[in-house]
Amino acid sequence: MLQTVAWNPDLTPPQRLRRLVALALSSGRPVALWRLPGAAHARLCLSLRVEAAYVGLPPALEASAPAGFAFFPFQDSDHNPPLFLPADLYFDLARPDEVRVSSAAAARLPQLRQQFAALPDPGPLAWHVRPRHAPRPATQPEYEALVRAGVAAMRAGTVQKVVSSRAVHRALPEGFDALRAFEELQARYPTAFVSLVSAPGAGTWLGATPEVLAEVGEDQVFRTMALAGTQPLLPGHAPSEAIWRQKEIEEQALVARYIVNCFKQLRLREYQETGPRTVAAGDVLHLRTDFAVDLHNVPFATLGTDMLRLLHPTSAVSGMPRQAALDFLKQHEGYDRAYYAGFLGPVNLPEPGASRLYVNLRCLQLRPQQAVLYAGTGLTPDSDPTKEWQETELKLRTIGAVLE
Ligand SMILES: C=C(O[C@@H]1C=C(C(=O)O)C=C[C@H]1O)C(=O)O
Repeated sequence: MLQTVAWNPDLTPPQRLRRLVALALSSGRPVALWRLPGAAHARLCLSLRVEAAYVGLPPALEASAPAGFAFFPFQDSDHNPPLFLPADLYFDLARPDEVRVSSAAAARLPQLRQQFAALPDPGPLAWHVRPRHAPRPATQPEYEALVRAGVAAMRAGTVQKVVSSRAVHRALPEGFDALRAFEELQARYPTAFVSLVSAPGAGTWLGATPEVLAEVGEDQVFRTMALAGTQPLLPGHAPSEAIWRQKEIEEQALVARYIVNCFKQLRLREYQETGPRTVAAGDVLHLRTDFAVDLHNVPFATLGTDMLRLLHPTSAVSGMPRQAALDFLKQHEGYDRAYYAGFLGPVNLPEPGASRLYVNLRCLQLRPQQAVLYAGTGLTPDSDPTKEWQETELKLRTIGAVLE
């Protein structure tokens, strides 16, 4: 349970936010910032207990489960530990004169206030850096070879669908400021889940994703989505005018069927399915089917948790069947996705009973002199390697916009 305390030093709300981030980073602690789709204000979660942030399992989404911010890798490993940042300190820019604190933080409040007051403003922000080398970027010929290998595997029947991806290195522009980039992403992408997470071991990740993985709202409705198929949003055209090829329609239907299969495994039939319809995410369009289950009407108290464990990593980011697709990627993709295509978001924050987890797409990893950007594409047996490369270029523009 979090308690509210006054926190109104003589600073503007953005300065307060910046100094709370500095408080975390200067003491080697993890911190997460996020802005929910459609929301006006960002929020922050800071953990005092660094060791407590390293957990093995995906979070539980029940109202009785711990409150915090989940940051999960694509696949967990020693290099990519699953994280859950306990909410010791929670700050909402909509209510800048207060913070909410856990009992652990309440006990250390005088110390925390002192540390906060003593920080230089504006001071440098020592963002956490991932200890591993940056992943190797794929050249266009390399990526096209990967696509050809994927197509061959599908034609051979080893996999039905595979989602290949690549990393790109970009120099940071002079004077790059991650907090300002986080603000810019919020302004550019009002319907995205915008995030900035920094944690020892995991490094610092900035993103603006369109994809919900698992959500339990205040209304006690569980939601997820099948998002796939990509084309550019052309200036002067409405998303509803988009025409989709058979390839994309089938690719997205496969992802929708994967979700229905997860419901089936739990023997749940009472789900609502809406779509597919065309949605815009920045400058790209996707096909999306929404799924909803009213938790009042089903005898599944742990549906959110169970679905999260079944869904991740979804066929929208790995492929189908899942294990065969993961094996293919391990053998051919040639780099470590780390937290790209993992998931992230608040759990039981700010109130118990509401959790919102998103797939970590359209993101970058921040390093001292450079950013590592990530993008992938769902392949089908008739994928064209050059078009798939172009599609990754298109997707990279979403997050790349903050580096220009
Ligand atoms: C893999 C990514 O996106 C996913 C793949 C898509 C596709 O294949 O068309 C569309 C949306 C996402 O589910 C990415 O953005 O990196």
